[in-house]
Amino acid sequence: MNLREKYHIPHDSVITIAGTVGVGKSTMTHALADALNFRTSLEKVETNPYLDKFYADFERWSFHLQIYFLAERFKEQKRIFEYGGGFIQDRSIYEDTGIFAKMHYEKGTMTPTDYETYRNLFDAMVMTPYFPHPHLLIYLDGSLDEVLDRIKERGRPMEQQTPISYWREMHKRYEDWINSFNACPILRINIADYDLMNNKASIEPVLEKIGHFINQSRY
Ligand SMILES: Nc1ncnc2c1ncn2[C@@H]1O[C@H](COP(=O)(O)OP(=O)(O)O)[C@@H](O)[C@H]1O
Ligand SMILES: Nc1ncnc2c1ncn2[C@H]1C[C@H](O)[C@@H](COP(=O)(O)O)O1
Repeated sequence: MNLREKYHIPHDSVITIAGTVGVGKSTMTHALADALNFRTSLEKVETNPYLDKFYADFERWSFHLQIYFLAERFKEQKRIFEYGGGFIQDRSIYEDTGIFAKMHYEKGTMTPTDYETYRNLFDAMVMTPYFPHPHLLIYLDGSLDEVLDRIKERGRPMEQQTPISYWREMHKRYEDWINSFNACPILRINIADYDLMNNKASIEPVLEKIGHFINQSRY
């Protein structure tokens, strides 16, 4: 019996991993996809044509970047639908608007007009009855210090040059956002409760929780 069957996780499940930058979403996405034999839907940072420019000049590039992310995530959403599920998704589409676009608008690095245009597009594309929401959103929770350590360790140059106040603001916003999130069921996992780097088997308790939770909420 494979791990997916062992923990009664339906083969067509769509699980999205949410959490602040550096918390460990991509690492968890790969570990879960390997364990469940699911496909991955990843954020491709290296091929993003706006990300470096955005970190160098938020005002100039925030709208372009949000539109780029929206298009990328929507294409991924279509791919997931066409395969009929069985996916682990690295970051949810809800974070783009609920965290990033909102933060840049409220901090004055996205104009009110650009924000409104973006929101209208987002609502028209995503907040419709036709949009398939994931079966489960796994929220990775970690302290600001743990997250800062991981951003540093990963070493993406544009993130190293970004002031700590940006990550602190984002961390706070994530806490508020997840406390009021209700678009799909949530499973919260603290990053101190598993260690995928040193103990691959620490994915099993996560799978057990997913199985338990997804069966409670899906049927
Ligand atoms: N469970 C873990 N324990 C220790 N380090 C981790 C763990 N998960 C991820 N990391 C490290 O933290 C950094 C950020 O992880 P990543 O998965 O890229 O985060 P995200 O996708 O949320 O931005 C990477 O250097 C990764 O190797
Ligand atoms: N919607 C977004 N707006 C601005 N920046 C974003 C958005 N989504 C992701 N990002 C950035 C944050 C990181 O620098 C990279 C990748 O995110 P990660 O959490 O490391 O997977 O893209």
